[in-house]
Amino acid sequence: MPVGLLTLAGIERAAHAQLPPEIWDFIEGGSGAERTLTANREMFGRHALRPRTLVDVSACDPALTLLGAPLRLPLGIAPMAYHRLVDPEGETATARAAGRAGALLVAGMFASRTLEEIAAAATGPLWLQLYWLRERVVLAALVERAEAAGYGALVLTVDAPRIGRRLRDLRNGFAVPSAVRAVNLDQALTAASHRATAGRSGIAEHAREQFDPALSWTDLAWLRERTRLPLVLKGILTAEDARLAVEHGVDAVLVSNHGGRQLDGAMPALAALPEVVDAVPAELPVLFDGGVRSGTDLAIALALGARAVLVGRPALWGLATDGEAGVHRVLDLLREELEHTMALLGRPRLADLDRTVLAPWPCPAG
Ligand SMILES: Cc1cc2nc3c(=O)[nH]c(=O)nc-3n(C[C@H](O)[C@H](O)[C@H](O)COP(=O)(O)O)c2cc1C
Ligand SMILES: CC(C)CC(=O)C(=O)O
Repeated sequence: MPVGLLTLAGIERAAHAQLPPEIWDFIEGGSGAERTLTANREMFGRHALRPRTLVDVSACDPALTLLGAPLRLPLGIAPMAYHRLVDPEGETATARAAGRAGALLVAGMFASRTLEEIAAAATGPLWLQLYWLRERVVLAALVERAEAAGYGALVLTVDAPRIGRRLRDLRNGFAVPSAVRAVNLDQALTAASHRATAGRSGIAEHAREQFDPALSWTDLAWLRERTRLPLVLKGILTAEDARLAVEHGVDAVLVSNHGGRQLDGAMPALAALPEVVDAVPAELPVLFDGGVRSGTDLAIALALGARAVLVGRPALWGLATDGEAGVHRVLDLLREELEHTMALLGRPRLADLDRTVLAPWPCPAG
């Protein structure tokens, strides 16, 4: 293994070196001035760890069950559109890697392989992410297919009534290359994503046409009636919305600001995590994504109350550099680093990772 690939940052550099600039910008970019994107990372640096000593750490066990799914560690891959932008195989390679690592895969509604192909490749827990389309029949059909194919939960993304102003995509006039398609949707529905126009983003245009910006809390009942699958809301950042999510009967919430790609200036995801955790009953799983790049980051999010943590961009870096093996390398590095962190922290069980693990950084004087 090349020495640079000992960290996710090394894999990121390798992916950057080989991807076309407009694809890199689409993946890496955030919205607006990218304040939230930057802050997602910076927040992890505000926490120091408080290691305990003389604890038997000969067996560190990060395994858990999440909404009925057995995971070897509290880690998953966040839903991301179009994995074939970076690898000819796309989501099926990602699914095999996740299964081998014992991690969760959340496939995206805009996957570039069919839901059935992804399910056939998956050997571990698999969930499906949805955006709420104006055409509810399309949504209903996808839900039916997901159930038939064995998906274990639905993740409804609620932070995107429209697409954030992603300046890199606007400057690049970004359009999804015609060879890469959201194959689970009718081609007519996604045509705008493939239309390159100077100063515009094909993805934003497409979302403007298709996403339903009128969606509100009362609509969730429509989705609930159509499925027996657990429902997760993705994009919750406040205690108010966390409480509403509980009132509306969701099975889990995912604290996320969409990797800094939606509302620029939104709270860094890690800063939002404690208020959401404190607002929901202890048994309701709170998941987290945004800026996780190491096992230390994972441990910090778990200590703040996340039941499991998802990574977005790092999975695509792995996929771009070495297909299935690359994604597996990313997940395996995170597992290795998490177990290492748990051992040196003197917290061999996930239940030991609570807020007593954390202190502010820099440590207060005196
Ligand atoms: C290229 C890319 C595509 C994404 N596509 C989706 C999507 O289709 N649906 C969704 O809910 N979130 C999407 N996201 C957001 C991720 O699910 C996740 O919230 C975010 O990437 C987490 O932050 P991280 O990349 O810093 O780990 C996407 C993110 C990226 C980078
Ligand atoms: C197709 C897009 C709507 C995918 C997305 O959510 C994103 O790029 O962040």
